[in-house]
Amino acid sequence: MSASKPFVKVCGLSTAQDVQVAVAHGADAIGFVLTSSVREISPQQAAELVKAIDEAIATVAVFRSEDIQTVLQRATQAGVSWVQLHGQRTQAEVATAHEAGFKVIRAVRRNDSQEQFADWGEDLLLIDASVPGSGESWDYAAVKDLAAGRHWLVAGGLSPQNVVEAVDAAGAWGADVSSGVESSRGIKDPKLIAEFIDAIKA
Ligand SMILES: O=C(O)c1ccccc1NCC(=O)[C@H](O)[C@H](O)COP(=O)(O)O
Repeated sequence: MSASKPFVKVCGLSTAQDVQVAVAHGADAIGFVLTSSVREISPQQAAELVKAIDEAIATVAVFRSEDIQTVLQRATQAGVSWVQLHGQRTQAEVATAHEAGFKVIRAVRRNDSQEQFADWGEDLLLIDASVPGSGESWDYAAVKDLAAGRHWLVAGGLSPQNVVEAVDAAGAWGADVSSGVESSRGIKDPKLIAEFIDAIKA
């Protein structure tokens, strides 16, 4: 993974049009929510969308607190290359996902304890709001040195308007968005997806 420009992941996609727009504008990763959520899709729906995505782009199955075997089963059905693990996790789960052939995004909350920010061998750390996918913005500068020198994404409450400032304030390697590119909760807006990626890649 190299990123001369910030890495950008767009999360919670559910239509071929939204995927096409994200890919056309240069998204580095596309996320599919395979856990209970207003954005949830089935592994089979994700698999259909994954087929249209070039292998150079990370395809990510997002989970809340499912056990690791369920994670691996659903991610395999979806045909993704990455899993994103929210919830209380262990270093052993990260290793198990790697052994199964997946790259791993481990999500922590901005207010988690210090040990959660340690390097557990994940490929990307994601520092999120306290409620994932909520659209809640927070003080991005507060995590400035917590993951310095590592590949990590800032998330939570980002939008085309604030993403550049947030990435700078946090010192993040990239950004992840869901709510900020929606016209209403759970419904993506292709124009906002394009604006978000264009803003961060400019
Ligand atoms: O999007 C969800 O509903 C969701 C549910 C359970 C776990 C994770 C979930 N989403 C994760 C993400 O989309 C991103 O990592 C991030 O939290 C996006 O935040 P926001 O842009 O504020 O929606």
